[in-house]
Amino acid sequence: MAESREAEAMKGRFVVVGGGIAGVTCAEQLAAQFPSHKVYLITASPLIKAVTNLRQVSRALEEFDVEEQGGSELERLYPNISVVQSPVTELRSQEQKVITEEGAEFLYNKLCLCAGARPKLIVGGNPYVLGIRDTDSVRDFQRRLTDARRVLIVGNGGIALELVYELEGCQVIWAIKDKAIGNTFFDAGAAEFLIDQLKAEKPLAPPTCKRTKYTTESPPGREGSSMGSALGPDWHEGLDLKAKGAYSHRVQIETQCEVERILLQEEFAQLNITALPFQGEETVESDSASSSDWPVYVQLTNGKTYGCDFIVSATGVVPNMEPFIRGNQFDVAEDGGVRVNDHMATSLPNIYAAGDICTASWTPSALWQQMRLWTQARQMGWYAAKCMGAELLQQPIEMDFCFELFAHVTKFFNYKVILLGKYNGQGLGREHELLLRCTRGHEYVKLVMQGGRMVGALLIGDTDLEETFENLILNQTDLSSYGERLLDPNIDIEDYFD
Ligand SMILES: Cc1cc2nc3c(=O)[nH]c(=O)nc-3n(C[C@H](O)[C@H](O)[C@H](O)COP(=O)(O)OP(=O)(O)OC[C@H]3O[C@@H](n4cnc5c(N)ncnc54)[C@H](O)[C@@H]3O)c2cc1C
Ligand SMILES: NC(=O)C1=CN([C@@H]2O[C@H](COP(=O)(O)OP(=O)(O)OC[C@H]3O[C@@H](n4cnc5c(N)ncnc54)[C@H](O)[C@@H]3O)[C@@H](O)[C@H]2O)C=CC1
Repeated sequence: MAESREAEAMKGRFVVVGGGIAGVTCAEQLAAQFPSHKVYLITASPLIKAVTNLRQVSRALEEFDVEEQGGSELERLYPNISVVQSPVTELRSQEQKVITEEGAEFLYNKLCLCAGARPKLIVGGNPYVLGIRDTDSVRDFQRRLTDARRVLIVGNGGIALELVYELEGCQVIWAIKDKAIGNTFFDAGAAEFLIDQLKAEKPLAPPTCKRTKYTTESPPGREGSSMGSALGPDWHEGLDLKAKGAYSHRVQIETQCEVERILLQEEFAQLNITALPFQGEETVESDSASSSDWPVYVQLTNGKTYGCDFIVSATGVVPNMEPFIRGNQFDVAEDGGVRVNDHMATSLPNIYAAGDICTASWTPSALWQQMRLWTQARQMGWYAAKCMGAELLQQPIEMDFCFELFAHVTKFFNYKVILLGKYNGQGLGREHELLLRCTRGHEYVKLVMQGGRMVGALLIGDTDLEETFENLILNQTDLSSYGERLLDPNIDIEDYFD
């Protein structure tokens, strides 16, 4: 047995850990470039994520569909890939070996860590506090939602923004640290533009929107696995995120506060505090329960206490580095990600990393920043494979163009949202100015200008301006003579710069 294991391990040349978008893209690229080399894709999740229908929307913006598949489909397409479904529990970097939970050992010449991240919860181990990451966590969320009257959402990033809009039929208390909603994506003006959508009823059928499609498959007999890969674009489409109330949104926003403490019903009953009712619904019968009838209570730092059925902690992610860090001197960043250089290489020889697990630690282009996103996971996985190959062949490799300009297309509150470059003036201090155009309920366009040049843009709605602005940003065209005419709705800006 030990002998056959050893023999099996010796065959390994490339090993990729993680079956999310970063790992699968990396394995595919390696397998295609080195058809006679063996590529092991070792993953804790029963299903892997595959990118299909990759479309280049513009030079920097890309869209693709994502399919959850069994590993055999990947093995069929790439006969030199073997998908191993088992969590890696140990890395022995000195011996160039990873070991799985079952004790199987895989030697590598080059290893790429793509084990993603998991939700960074406000408190761990509390059964009333949920994080959302993979298909299983969404199932748990859906199950609890069925009977829920009120949910408290903490966090102000991508997941919270999606949930407050998508959740129907229950009261939502949304507790955010900031003054305005959606701080990771928006400025206060954009937040103001979007907030109207929360006050209106949701449209019955979602309007068509040029977006990524997300398809899932039920994992065979692996209910309850806690190490699935991250959900992604449109994960909620087709999912029933409805509680029993006959209404769409009912959202109360608590700004500039955090969670002070969480109390179970018994703990709450022993304290002499009053829980507040949902704003504007003090007399509604369903709310008469507000004071003592909730399974859990949340005290906020603004002094308010609310009862709810459960809490969603949408408060960012922690990279999954634990199994790899033991006994290995990785350089790890403050956010818990393993640091990678401009070749996606970690501080240890022959070990690379890509996607949510890593922290980009090279000096980035002035117009790019890392965000733990689907597109960046794909781009990093692809580029890591190219770098691993280049090192193996001892060839030089240049940084890929995709790291020149940050570009993200997504959808919030039913609007198409495009983010380019320093869309929020990130890192620019006071040395920038903003140009704005806003038509309520239709579009919000913000340009970030520095020294007469465009360095970022935020486009909400179907503006069709992305390609032109992307070019102006990439080319760093001197626009000082145009001033506000850049956003004059009567000027066809596309023709202007043709
Ligand atoms: C709810 C939600 C919505 C999102 N929406 C968007 C969006 O609209 N747009 C966007 O761009 N991004 C979105 N993201 C972010 C995006 O999904 C992630 O950035 C991206 O999927 C990360 O890919 P990854 O391959 O690095 O990691 P993951 O997808 O997390 O994959 C990690 C893989 O590693 C495996 N693994 C973990 N530990 C081990 C181990 N010890 N051994 C072996 N395998 C292991 C896991 O099973 C998994 O297969 C969203 C994320 C969430 C949670
Ligand atoms: N459409 C899109 O592009 C989407 C992208 N995502 C990505 O998925 C990942 C996970 O999403 P999120 O959890 O929303 O992370 P996030 O990083 O987008 O947002 C985290 C939010 O939590 C807040 N926060 C952190 N600690 C807190 C605390 N203790 N108390 C209160 N607030 C706290 C932060 O201020 C921030 O607003 C992110 O990388 C995100 O970019 C998720 C959903 C949609």
